[in-house]
Amino acid sequence: MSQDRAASPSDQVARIGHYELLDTIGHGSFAKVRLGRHIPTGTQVAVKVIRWQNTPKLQKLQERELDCMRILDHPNIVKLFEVIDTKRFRFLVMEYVSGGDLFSYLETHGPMTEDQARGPFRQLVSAVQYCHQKGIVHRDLKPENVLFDAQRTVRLADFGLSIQFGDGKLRTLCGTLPYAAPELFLGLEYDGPAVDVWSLGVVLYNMLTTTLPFHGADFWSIRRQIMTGKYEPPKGVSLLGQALLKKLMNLEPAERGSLTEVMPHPWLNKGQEEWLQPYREPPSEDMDPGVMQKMTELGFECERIRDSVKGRKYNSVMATYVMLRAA
Ligand SMILES: CC1(C)C(=O)N([C@H]2C=Cc3c(O)cccc32)c2nc(Nc3ccccc3)ncc21
Repeated sequence: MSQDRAASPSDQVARIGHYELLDTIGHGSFAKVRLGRHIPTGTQVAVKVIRWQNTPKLQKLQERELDCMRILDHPNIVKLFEVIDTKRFRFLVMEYVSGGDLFSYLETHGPMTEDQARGPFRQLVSAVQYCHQKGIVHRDLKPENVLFDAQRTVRLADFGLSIQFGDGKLRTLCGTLPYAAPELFLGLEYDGPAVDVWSLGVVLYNMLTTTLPFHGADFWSIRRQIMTGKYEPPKGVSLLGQALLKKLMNLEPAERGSLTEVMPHPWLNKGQEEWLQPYREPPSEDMDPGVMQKMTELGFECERIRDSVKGRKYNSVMATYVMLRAA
């Protein structure tokens, strides 16, 4: 900025913590997502800016999202780096995924062949199975929430509606209508994971056709179709593909099977070197000496780094370590 020009408001970039906040890349109900930059390392981030809600119910929803994000650490789930709470806002500093979302991909490129869909869908199944293993259901699986990174690897986003199901049943009807499982409309208690399995079936159908198995002009006609469980078999899809869709979108939740039981399905493993199996978290590794070196040069103390990373504090120390580690 030239010296003689006084810094006008537009020149001052918004800052929070060690981050510059740049333009908005998306907004939801009570949150918006802004591109950000971690000043000490230059890492690009995506910052979810959540305005504190004043009703206890909504506050609980916000707490849930963070509780879920803290627990999850999977190569196909967007990473949380840091949490910054101020009086009016919560800032969730997350990984910036640069390849856009699956919905836009399908809009631009049209339907995927089965071979094109298999890789991304396997990654999605792996991510959701991992969530279920950790006692978390997503509850809003749809192409809009599936992002691709620069290596075209899937990154599951938006745990705004996800919840820890523990061993109990759930009852809230939520998610997005065309992806909603039939049992959600009965108002009874339902098994969380089975709802995600159904939505994955709708997502796979959408990837292979860019249409929806259950579609209609209004809520009641879509609801009616979902309750019959009948859909137009997708044209040109192999018998194996049809069989997987049938299994995932089975009217009877118990018949769908858990994702662990779905993983060995022949369609998911056709032509693949390795069988799809539940993700095993790597043993919590020792601190990376190279990163430790860089961080001590940045003025951090070893003990503080170890505590923040091992204790998953999601503070600026852990964030810096994780960003340098991923660089
Ligand atoms: C923090 C987090 C996880 C998130 O909440 N969003 C939002 C914002 C836009 C959007 C969307 O269009 C689809 C899904 C999630 C989202 C993110 N978007 C990106 N990159 C991006 C890049 C180009 C276009 C769209 C998204 N990276 C990380 C996130």
